[in-house]
Amino acid sequence: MKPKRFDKRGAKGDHLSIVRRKKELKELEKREIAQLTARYDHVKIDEIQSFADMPLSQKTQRGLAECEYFVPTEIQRESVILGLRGFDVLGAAKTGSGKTLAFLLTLDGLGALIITPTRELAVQIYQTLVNVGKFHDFSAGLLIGGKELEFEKDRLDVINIVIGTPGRLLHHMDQNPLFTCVNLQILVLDEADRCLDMGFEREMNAIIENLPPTRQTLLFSATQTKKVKDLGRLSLKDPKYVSVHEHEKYKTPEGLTQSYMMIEQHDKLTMLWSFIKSHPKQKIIIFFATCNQVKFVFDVVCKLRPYNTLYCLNGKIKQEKRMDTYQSFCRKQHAVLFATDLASRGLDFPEVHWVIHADCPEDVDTYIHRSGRTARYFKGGESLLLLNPSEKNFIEMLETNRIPITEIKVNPNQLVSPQAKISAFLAKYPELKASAQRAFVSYCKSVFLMKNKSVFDFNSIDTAKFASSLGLVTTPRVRFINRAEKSKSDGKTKPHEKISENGVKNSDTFHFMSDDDDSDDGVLKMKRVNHKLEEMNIEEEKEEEVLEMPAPKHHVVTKAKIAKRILKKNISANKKVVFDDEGQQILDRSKVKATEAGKSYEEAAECGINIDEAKKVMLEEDKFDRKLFREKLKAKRKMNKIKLKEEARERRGLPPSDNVEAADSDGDAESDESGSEPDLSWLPDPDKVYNRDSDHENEDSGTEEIDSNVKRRKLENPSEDEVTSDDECLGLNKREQEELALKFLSSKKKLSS
Ligand SMILES: Nc1ncnc2c1ncn2[C@@H]1O[C@H](COP(=O)(O)OP(=O)(O)OP(=O)(O)O)[C@@H](O)[C@H]1O
Repeated sequence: MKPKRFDKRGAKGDHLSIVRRKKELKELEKREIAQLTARYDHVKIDEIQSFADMPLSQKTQRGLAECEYFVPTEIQRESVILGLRGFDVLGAAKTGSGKTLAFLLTLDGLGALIITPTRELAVQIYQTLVNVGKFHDFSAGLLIGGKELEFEKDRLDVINIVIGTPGRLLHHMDQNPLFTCVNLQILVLDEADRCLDMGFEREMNAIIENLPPTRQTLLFSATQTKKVKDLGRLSLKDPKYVSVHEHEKYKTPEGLTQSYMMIEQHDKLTMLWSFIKSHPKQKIIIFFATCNQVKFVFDVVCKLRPYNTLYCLNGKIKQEKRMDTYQSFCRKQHAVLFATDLASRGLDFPEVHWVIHADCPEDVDTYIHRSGRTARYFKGGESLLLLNPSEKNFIEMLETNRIPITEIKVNPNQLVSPQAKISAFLAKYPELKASAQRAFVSYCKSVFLMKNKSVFDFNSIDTAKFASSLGLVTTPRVRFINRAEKSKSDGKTKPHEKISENGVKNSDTFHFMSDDDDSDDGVLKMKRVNHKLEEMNIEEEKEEEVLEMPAPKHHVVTKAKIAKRILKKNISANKKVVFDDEGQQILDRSKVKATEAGKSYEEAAECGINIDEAKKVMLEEDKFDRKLFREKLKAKRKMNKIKLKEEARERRGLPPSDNVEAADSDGDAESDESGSEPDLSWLPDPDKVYNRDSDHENEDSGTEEIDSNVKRRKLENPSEDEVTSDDECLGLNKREQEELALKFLSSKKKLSS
C-alpha cells in the first residue's frame, strides 16, 4: 500500500472551506433566531396546538420529534412563551404534568444554570436535556457531588448549561476559578420551594450572591413557593405566575386514587409485609421518614424473602449505588422501592402503580410530591397513607388543600405478621438488631422534631409495642427526647411552644446535619429545624442515638482506663492458646471452666467472688474432671486389652488382626477408638488439688478402688459371666487363662509385701 501524500495545499483548502461553512451556519442561525424572536410577541398561546406552532429553533423541533413529544402540555404552552419573551416565570402545575420540558424549552440552547435539590433529579433533567437538545451544539454538565471534584473541575470551562445541586455548585463557585457565572443568562430552580426552604438556605443565598443580577429566573414546582421572603431573595423582576391548575377542583392528578388507613405504629410492619406479599406484580414506592427506617425495613424484608424485587434509596447510600438503584427501578416493571423523601420530588419513575406513605409526611406539600410519583402524565395510580390514630388531623389538612382522600379499613384476615421471624433474625444478626434500634430512635426523633404538633405527638406512640414490632426485646432509650422533656419540665426550654409559625429567624434556628433525609453533599439540613432547643447540644445527642456504638468522645485514655475496659469486656490480654497435633485446642483446666455452670458463673462475675456459687461451680467442675478421667482410663485399659490380645495371637502363631476395633469384641460404644495411647499427664490429681482421701464419700471418688475390686472379684470367681466373656474376648484357652491369673496374683502379692 502506497503511503498517503500529505497535501498541504489540500489541507489548507479543506480548513478554509470548513471555516466558511461554519460562518454560513452561524449566519443562518442568527437569522433564524431573529425570525423566532420576532414571533415571540405575536404568538397566541391559546392557538398553540403542537410544538410546531411554537417559536422554537429547528434543532429543538427535531429533538422534540425524535423523543416523540408532539403536543405541549398546558404548563409547557404557557410558560415557554412567557419565558422566551424574557420574563421571570413562577411555574406551578400538578405533578407529572411536564414541567421539566417547560423550562428546558425556554433555554433553547442558551447558557443556563439549573439547580435541583437532589442528584437523581439533576441526572434526570440532564438526560432529558441531552435527548431533546441532541441537535444543538451546547454542552451540558452535571455538578452533583459524589464524583471526583477534579473530574468536574476540568470540564467546566467548556460547559454552557450546568445542572447541579446546591452544595456542589457552591463548592465549585468557591474553589474553581474556571466556574464563572458572569455571562449567565438564565437561572432555573426546579422544585423551587424545596431549593429555597431552610434546608438549603445557606447554600442558596451564597449561590445567588455570585450570579449577575441581569439574568432571567425561572422557578418551577408542583407546590410553587409564593412566600415573599423566598422570592425576595431572588430579586425577580415583574415575575409572571403561571399556575395552570389553580382553578381545578383538586390539586392532585385526576388519575390518582387516594386512600388512607388508620393503623397503630406497631402494626405498620405487619401491614407493609402483608401488602408487599400480596402485590408481587406491582411497582411500588414505600416512603419512610428517615434513612435508618428505610435501611432496617429493607434489610428485614430482604431476609423475609418475598417474590418481589426490592430496592432502597436514601441519602446515606453511596452515589454510584444510588444511581444504579434509580436506573434499575426505572427499568423494572414490578418492584418495591423503600425510600426517604429523597425520592419524593421530581423523579419520573415510569409506571409506578402504588405509593405508600409508611410514615405520615411532614406537610401537605410533601404528601403531594410523594403521591405524585404515580399517576404521571395522565396515567392512573394509587396512593395509600398509613396514619397513626393521633395523626388523624392530617386528613383535615389534606381536605382543606383540595386533596380528595377516602378511608379504607384493614382486613385483619389478610394480615400476616412477620414479627416472630424478625425477632429471630435480630437474635441471629447483631448488626440487624443495631439497625432496628437505630430505626426506632430515628423515627421517635423525627416525630418529636416535627413542626406541626397538632398532627405529630410523640407521647401517643406506644414505644414498647413499637420496639417489639421491630423485633426488639427491650425498648431503646431515646436520650435526646428524655433530656428535652426533662428540660421542658424544668421550665428551662419549651421546645414546642417556641416554634414560630412562619419559619424562624436565622439566628434563632438550630441547624443540625441530617442523618435521616435527603442529604446532599452532606450539607443538607433537616427541614424540621425550627425548634428552639438551644439548651441542648443536639450534635452530641446524635452521637448518643447510635446504640451499641462507641461514642467518639475525646477523653484522655490512661492505661488504667484501658485495663478497666478490658476487664469489663472479659478479654484476657496476651492469652496463650495451645493446640495438640491434630489442631485441637488444649484447654488449661486450671484457668478455663468446662461446665455450663462454670462458664455462666465466670460471665456473670463482674467483680468479687460469690462463695456459695463458687463452691457449687467447683463441685460441678470436679465432677466433670473425674468423669473425663474415668473415660481416659477406660480408653487406656481398652488399649492395653487389645495389646494383650495381639500378643496372645502372636504367641499362638496367628497373624495380627487387621481390624483392631473389630477385635475388641466387648465394644464400648461411647469409648474413643483412637489407636494412640491417651495422654493423661495434663490431668491434675483431684485428691491432691482438693486435699481429700481417696475413700471420700463422694460417689464418684475412688475409681481405682472400685476397678481393682471388680478385677479381684473377677479372678476369684471365674465362673461369672463377665469374666468368661472377658477372657473369651482375649482369645485365651483355659490353660492360658490359668497361667495369666497366677502371674497376676503373684505380682500382686509381691506388690503388697
Ligand atoms: N408534551 C409531552 N408529551 C408527551 N409526554 C410528555 C410531555 N411532556 C412531558 N411528558 C412526559 O411526562 C412525564 C412527566 O414529566 P415531568 O417529569 O416533566 O413532570 P413534572 O411536572 O416535572 O413532575 P414533578 O412535579 O413530579 O416533577 C415524563 O415522563 C415526560 O416524558
